[in-house]
Amino acid sequence: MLELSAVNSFYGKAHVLNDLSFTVARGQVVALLGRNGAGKTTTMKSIMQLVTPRSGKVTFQGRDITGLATHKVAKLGLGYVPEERRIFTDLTVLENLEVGRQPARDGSYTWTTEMLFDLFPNLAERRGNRGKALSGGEQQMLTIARTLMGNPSFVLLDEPSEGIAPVIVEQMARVIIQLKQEGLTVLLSEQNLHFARAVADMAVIIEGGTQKFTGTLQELNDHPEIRDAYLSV
Ligand SMILES: Nc1ncnc2c1ncn2[C@@H]1O[C@H](COP(=O)(O)OP(=O)(O)OP(=O)(O)O)[C@@H](O)[C@H]1O
Repeated sequence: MLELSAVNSFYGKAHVLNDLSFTVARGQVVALLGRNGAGKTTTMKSIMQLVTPRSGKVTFQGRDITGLATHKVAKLGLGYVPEERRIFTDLTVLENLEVGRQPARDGSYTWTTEMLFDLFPNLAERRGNRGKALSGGEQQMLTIARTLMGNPSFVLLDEPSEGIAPVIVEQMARVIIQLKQEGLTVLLSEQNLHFARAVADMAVIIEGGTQKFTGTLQELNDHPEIRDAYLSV
């Protein structure tokens, strides 16, 4: 469904992604793993074309999207949840969701606010509360829920478990598993191997912008030396 082929991305002269190549098949959850500064966010931005790869190619559903404007990439069905939570703090939970509403594309899942409240029960309880009254974890959930209101077929989640309470991390894992069951495809970035193990089918490890491992979580389990070399545990 999504393919990166020899993607090289830069910030000015700084060469941040080095020949990154991996695929995410429809219906899969793939975890992009690596330490702080490894290049996970830049990979997501390079997929969304917020950073345009200087060479290489990003293909989505068979179409070359390299260099396409980001809003057009989003329209094709890619929903991006950045690391920093972007909710409207003065709007209520329900209003935040309405702001994210986009028409469904052919064959894409059509979310309603009620379906999202089933998926995120904490948000249901707080539907009339303003964004600023929510905890960090609830804001994170709301950011994801609002992205789903755009009816994406592919969701990119940048460090969804970062900085949130363990009980919310568990809920987040359940949400991702449910999204997969609904047929969505997910690429998430993580430093937390435990979280990745709970939700992901495949892992891609990057270090210094270079791909060090691509395989299943089981293969990663079988090679603790890889985990020790490239991940903080
Ligand atoms: N706007 C920018 N301008 C210049 N360099 C940047 C910029 N954003 C990130 N970098 C550098 O690019 C490298 C990769 O950063 P990136 O944010 O992609 O890593 P990451 O794996 O997502 O890390 P984190 O977990 O901290 O978000 C780092 O060395 C970082 O300092």
